[in-house]
This record gives sequence, C-alpha cells and structure tokens, in this order.
Amino acid sequence: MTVIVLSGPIGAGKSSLTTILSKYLGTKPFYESVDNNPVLPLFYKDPKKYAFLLQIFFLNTRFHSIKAALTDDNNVLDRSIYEDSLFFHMNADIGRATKEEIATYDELLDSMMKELKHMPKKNPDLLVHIDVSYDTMIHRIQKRGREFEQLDYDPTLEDYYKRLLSYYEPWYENYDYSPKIKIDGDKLDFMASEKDRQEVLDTIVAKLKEMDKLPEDWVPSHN
Ligand SMILES: Nc1ncnc2c1ncn2[C@@H]1O[C@H](COP(=O)(O)OP(=O)(O)OP(=O)(O)O)[C@@H](O)[C@H]1O
Ligand SMILES: Nc1nc(=O)c2ncn([C@H]3C[C@H](O)[C@@H](CO)O3)c2[nH]1
Repeated sequence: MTVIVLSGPIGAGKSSLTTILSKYLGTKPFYESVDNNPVLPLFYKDPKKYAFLLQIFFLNTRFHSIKAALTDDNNVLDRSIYEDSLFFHMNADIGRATKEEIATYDELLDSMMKELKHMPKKNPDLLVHIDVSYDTMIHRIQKRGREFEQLDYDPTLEDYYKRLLSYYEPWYENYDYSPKIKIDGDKLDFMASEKDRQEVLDTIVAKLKEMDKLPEDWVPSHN
C-alpha cells in the first residue's frame, strides 16, 4: 500500500496533480470537499464568524477520507491533514478564533492524530509539495474562478493569501512525517505542457522507486 499526499497553498495545483498522478499510477484519488462544502462560502463572506466552524468541517471530512485512504490500497490525497493546523492558526493569529476555540481545536486535532496512529498505516509514504509564488497563486485562483476567492470579492484576501504563503515555507521545512519532495509550480506547467507534466511524474516515480515503493521495472498504467 502506498499513500501519497499533496500539499501547497490555495490554487497551487494539488487537485489537478492528484488527478494526473492517480491516473498515471493507476490508484484512487481523494479530493478535499470544496464544491459540496456549505461552510466555505460562509467563511469567505464572514471569516471571523465562520473560521472555527469551517475548520471543524474540514477536519471532519479530512478525517473520513484519510481513514478510507489508509485502509484502502494505493491512494493519492489532494491535501494533507498536517496543513489544517497551519490554516487554523493563521486565521487565529489574525483574530478569527477565541482562545477557547483555539484550545478546543488543538485538543480535537491531537485526539484525531492519536486515533490515526492506530491505523494500519500511520503516515503517508510521500508528501509532494507544490511551491508557488504569490503571482502564480493569484493567476490560478483567477483561472479557476471561484467567486468568493477573488480579490474583487474581498480586497483583504491579498493580505490573507500573502500571509498564507509566508506560513507555508517554514511549514514545509519542518514537515517530517514522511519523505517529501517539492515541485516548482511556477516553472512547471503540468496542465498545459506535456513535457512539464512528464518531468513532474518522472520526479515522483523516481522518488517512489528510490524508497522501494515501486519496482524498478514499473511502467505507468495510464499515460
Ligand atoms: N501547473 C499548472 N500550470 C497551469 N495551470 C495550473 C497548474 N496547476 C493548476 N492549474 C490550474 O490552476 C487552477 C487551480 O488548480 P487546482 O484546483 O488543482 O489547485 P488546488 O491546489 O487543488 O487548489 P485548492 O487549494 O483551492 O483546492 C485550475 O484552474 C488548474 O487548471
Ligand atoms: N480557512 C481554511 N481552513 C482550511 O483548513 C482550509 N482548507 C482549505 N481551505 C480553503 C482554501 C480554498 O479556498 C478552498 C480549497 O482548498 O478551501 C481552507 N480554509
């Protein structure tokens, strides 16, 4: 069983790469609840009111998908649970959670992480992080077009996104739950360029082989 998790800021390309990678490896993709998430639009409308609720919503759905993924065969997940705390604490740092909510959230996350330790597989096998600059991030958010994520919906989102990026750098450096690799999302356009896509897939496959998670003579199931 091999479990790969993607990480990276909003619009970095995690869901897109999850689709590409899971097809290439012949495995099952697991996606974060976005379009069927009733709290996300509420959060963007009134972040202070809904930050805690949104975080509980994400934690709950993420927990279910991780449990399914860790008991199933090979899988690719489009966001890691380790980023949930980053999002929550960044929002808390800008006054969007009370100290009681912070304590409750941290205790709940801790209990969930302890629960995951009893699963057949405790941690993912590999983290694939997509690194993007602010300009790339904004360009992708615009391209995808979710109304509530746009700067003209709420101009304070510029600060929010810049802050998010600044939290990601130390987060990735400190991540040590599994081996990790970083993809340069500014340089590699794995959506439009076949060559770039293959370069990203080759990098991931080489890492999996190096870790003995794929046989040396492995060939892609789909291309
Ligand atoms: N490497 C890339 N090159 C060009 N366009 C990309 C790339 N990756 C993603 N995109 C485009 O950027 C948009 C956002 O991608 P995607 O939804 O995969 O991001 P995400 O990281 O899953 O976002 P979120 O955190 O919001 O779920 C989509 O329109 C996608 O087609
Ligand atoms: N506040 C907050 N906490 C999270 O844990 C979290 N995870 C994802 N998101 C938001 C970002 C994108 O808009 C959208 C898709 O990733 O959902 C989050 N927002």
